[in-house]
Amino acid sequence: YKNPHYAAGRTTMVHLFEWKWDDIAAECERFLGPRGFGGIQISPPNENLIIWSRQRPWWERYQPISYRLVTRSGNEAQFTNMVRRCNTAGVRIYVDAIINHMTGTWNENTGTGGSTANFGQWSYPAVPYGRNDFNFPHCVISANDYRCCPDRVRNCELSGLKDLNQGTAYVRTQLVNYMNRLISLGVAGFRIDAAKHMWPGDLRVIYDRLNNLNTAHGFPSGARPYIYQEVIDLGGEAISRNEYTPLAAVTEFKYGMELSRAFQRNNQLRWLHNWGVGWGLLASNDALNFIDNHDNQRGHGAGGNILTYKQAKQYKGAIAFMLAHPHGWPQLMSSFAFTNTEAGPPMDNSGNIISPSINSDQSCGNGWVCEHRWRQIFSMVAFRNRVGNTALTNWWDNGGNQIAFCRGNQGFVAFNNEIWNLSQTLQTCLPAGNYCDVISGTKSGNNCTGKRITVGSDGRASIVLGANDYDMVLAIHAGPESRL
Ligand SMILES: O=C(NCCCOc1c(-c2ccc(O)c(O)c2)oc2cc(O)cc(O)c2c1=O)[C@@H]1CCCN1C(=O)/C=C/c1ccc(O)c(O)c1
Ligand SMILES: [Ca+2]
Repeated sequence: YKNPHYAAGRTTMVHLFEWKWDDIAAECERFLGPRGFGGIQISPPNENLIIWSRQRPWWERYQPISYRLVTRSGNEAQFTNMVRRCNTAGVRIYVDAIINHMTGTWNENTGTGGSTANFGQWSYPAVPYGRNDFNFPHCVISANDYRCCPDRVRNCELSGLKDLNQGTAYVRTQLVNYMNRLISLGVAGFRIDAAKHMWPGDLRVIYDRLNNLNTAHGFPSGARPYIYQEVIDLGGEAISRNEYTPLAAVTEFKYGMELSRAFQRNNQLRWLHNWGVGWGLLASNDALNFIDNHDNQRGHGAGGNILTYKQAKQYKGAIAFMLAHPHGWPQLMSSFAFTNTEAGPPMDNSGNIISPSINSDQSCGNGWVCEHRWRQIFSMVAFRNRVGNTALTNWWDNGGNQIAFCRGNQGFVAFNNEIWNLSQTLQTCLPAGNYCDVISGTKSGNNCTGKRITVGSDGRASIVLGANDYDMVLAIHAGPESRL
C-alpha cells in the first residue's frame, strides 16, 4: 500500500483541489502528462451535502450524503472519462476517500446528486445507512480528547459529523464496495481522510478487502492500491501516526511545518543537512510529504504558519527543496485564490464551479492559482524525475542560510535565503559542459532565457544567487530541459 504505482520515470503528485473532472482530463493531456507529473489527488467524488447557508464552503465536500459519484466536479461518466484519459497520459488518479463519517446536522438536507437524509435519525437512505451503522452512545470529540482519550477520538463525532462504525460487517461492506468501484474505474489509490478517527484494526480489514488495481489501466498484475492516511500528528496527542504506518503510508505534516519554519528563517537552512528521519520525520517510504495542503493553507490546520502561494518566493524555495531532496513521496498543492478561509472554489450564481482559464503565458485565470504551472515548480518536477533515486552528496553550506547539494551526477541545486549574495565556486557533480538554470528561465534552442552555468572538467562551477534575485534557488541537471 506504500507504492504509488506511478508510470516509469515519474515521481510527484499534485492535488488539483476542487477541479472538475473534465478540466482534470484536459490538464492531464495538455500539461501534466507532457510535463512528467506522476499523479493527481482529486477532491472527494462522492455526493456531498449542499450547504448554501455557509455559501458553499470548501469543506462541504467533506460531508458525505452518499457514495454516488455526483458532485460539483462532475458525474460518473465524466469521472470515468477523466480516469481513462489521465491514465492514458501517464498520470494516475488518487481519490480523497471520506470513510470516517457522513454529514453534520444542518438545516439543508439535499446532496449534490439530489439525495436527502435525516440527520437526527442518522438516516442516509441513498446508501442506505441507519442508526445501527453509527457509533453509540452519541458523543462529540472535545479538544482535550486528543490528549487523553484515543477511544473518544475514534468513536465520537469529529466536529459534529455523524461517526460511522467501521467495526460492523455492513459498514465495512459499504465502504469496500465504494472503493472497489473506484478501483474498477482505474484509480491508483486513496487518501484516507481523518484516518486518526478510525481504528487501525478496522482500516486493515477494509484495505485488505480492496481489489488489486485494474490491469486494463496499465497497472502491473497484483498491484495493491496506494494508500496514504491523513493522520495529523505533530506530537503531544494520545494517538501516534506510528499506529498507522504498519498499514499504509501516512501524511507527514511535520514536513511542511519544519520547511515553512526554515524558509522563513526561523531555522537556518544549514540544519537541513540531515533532513529526514534525523528530524523526526517518518521513514521515506512511509511518508506522503507536502508543504501545504487544502486544510492547513487556510491557517486553522496543523502546523502554525505554513508557507503558501501567498509567500511566493519562500514557498517556491521550500517546494524546490522538497522536490530536490530524496526523502519521501512529494505532493504539490494546486489552489484557488482565497482570502476568506471558508470560501469554496470560484462559482457562478447557481453554484456551478467555474473552470480555470489558461493564459497565453500558460498560467491560470478565473481565480485559480495553478501552482503546478509555475515554471519554478514544474521544472523541479522534471529535476526530481531526472535524478531518480541517486544519492544526495556534496552538501555545502555557509554556516547559515546558503546551502547546495548534488544528486548523484544528475543534478545540482543551490539556495540563498540570506540578505546578501551567494557567489561561490561549488562542486556540481555534473559532467563538464553548459547548463541552463531551470529556475530563472528555460532552455530555448542552444541558449538560456535565464542564468547559464558552465561546469568545468572538475565538475566545479561559479554559482551566483543574488539576495534580490526573483528566486532564491538555482537548479541544473543532466536532462534535456537543462543541459545544452
Ligand atoms: O472549524 C471547523 N472544524 C473544526 C476544526 C477542524 O476539525 C476537522 C478536522 C480535523 C482537524 C484537526 C485534526 O487534528 C483532526 O484530526 C481533524 O477534520 C475534518 C475532516 C473532515 O473530513 C471534515 C471536517 O469537517 C473536519 C473538521 O472539521 C470548520 C467548520 C466545519 C469544517 N471545518 C474545518 O475546519 C474542516 C477541516 C478539514 C476538512 C477536511 C480535512 O481532510 C481536514 O483535514 C480538515
Ligand atoms: Ca470515527
